[in-house]
Amino acid sequence: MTNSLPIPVIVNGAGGKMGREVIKAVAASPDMTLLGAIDHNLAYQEQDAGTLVGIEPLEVPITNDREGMLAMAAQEKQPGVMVDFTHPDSVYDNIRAAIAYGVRPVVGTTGLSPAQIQDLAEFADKASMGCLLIPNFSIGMVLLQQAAITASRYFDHVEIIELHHNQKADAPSGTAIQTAQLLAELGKTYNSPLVTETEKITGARGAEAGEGIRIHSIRLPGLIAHQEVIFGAAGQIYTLRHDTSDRSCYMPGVLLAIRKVLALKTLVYGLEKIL
Ligand SMILES: NC(=O)C1=CN([C@@H]2O[C@H](COP(=O)(O)OP(=O)(O)OC[C@H]3O[C@@H](n4cnc5c(N)ncnc54)[C@H](OP(=O)(O)O)[C@@H]3O)[C@@H](O)[C@H]2O)C=CC1
Ligand SMILES: O=C(O)C1=N[C@H](C(=O)O)C[C@H](O)C1
Repeated sequence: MTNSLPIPVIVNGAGGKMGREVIKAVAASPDMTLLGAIDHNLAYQEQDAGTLVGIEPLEVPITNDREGMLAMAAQEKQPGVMVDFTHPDSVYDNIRAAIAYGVRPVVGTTGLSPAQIQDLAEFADKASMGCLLIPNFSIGMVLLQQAAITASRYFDHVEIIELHHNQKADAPSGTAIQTAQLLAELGKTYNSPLVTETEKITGARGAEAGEGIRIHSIRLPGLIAHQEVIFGAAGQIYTLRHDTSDRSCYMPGVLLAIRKVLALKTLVYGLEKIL
């Protein structure tokens, strides 16, 4: 921090599974203050954000007035941050609106297309504004991805399985897409087939994510968020697996991103870039 004023934080998607965790984490951080809480769900309107998440009242009523919130943040002495955990359909507009008001987006919402990410990067560049897009805020996933990059030097065959709760809107997960991208960027093609494959049921071999890497998505109640990266070679299988047992695992990464985004002038994609 450059001065002692707390960072004003707006949480968008405040009533959701992740939004609630973020409210608790921000409220417990002395260098941050919860300025606003946005959610379009009518059930939460005007409820106090702290009361909703089971902590002390924070005197921050949940609202659906995104523009009003961003305008309020723009008046603050300290630059504001909007943390977004909403929905793939709304996140693009939310990010553009925040940047237009001079509020830095820290985005966990997945499902943005490559074209949307490119467009947002150009928009952030023109505004000289930091914007963080983080498909996965857990340190364990960064370590898994680094291990996968190392393994890919020695294995030519790999498939990704991602497993999530069945309220997830997008497939494959943003994390699986990023993991496949990290492996595809290494300049090799994986999984050259030994036979001509025929899918008897469309989708049986998963989605092709580039350079031959396949992603398989599983959705079941009882799951939270899990990913396996499975490497195969003659006579051996090497499996990397990450399991989320509680969404609090994302909070150190979210708080770090809130602090780091203030010093950025451009869009940055991936937690590993700010560690
Ligand atoms: N990067 C990471 O580490 C993680 C990312 N995620 C991602 O975050 C996103 C949210 O996940 P999660 O919290 O589980 O989802 P939830 O559905 O539990 O929460 C989303 C909340 O946002 C509300 N909402 C949806 N659209 C809007 C909008 N346009 N304006 C305001 N509020 C809105 C929803 O209301 P309603 O239900 O009425 O639509 C809901 O209250 C997903 O894309 C998920 O993949 C999740 C976990 C970790
Ligand atoms: O929807 C979720 O829950 C999660 N979404 C993110 C993704 O799509 O990768 C991150 C994590 O997997 C949890």
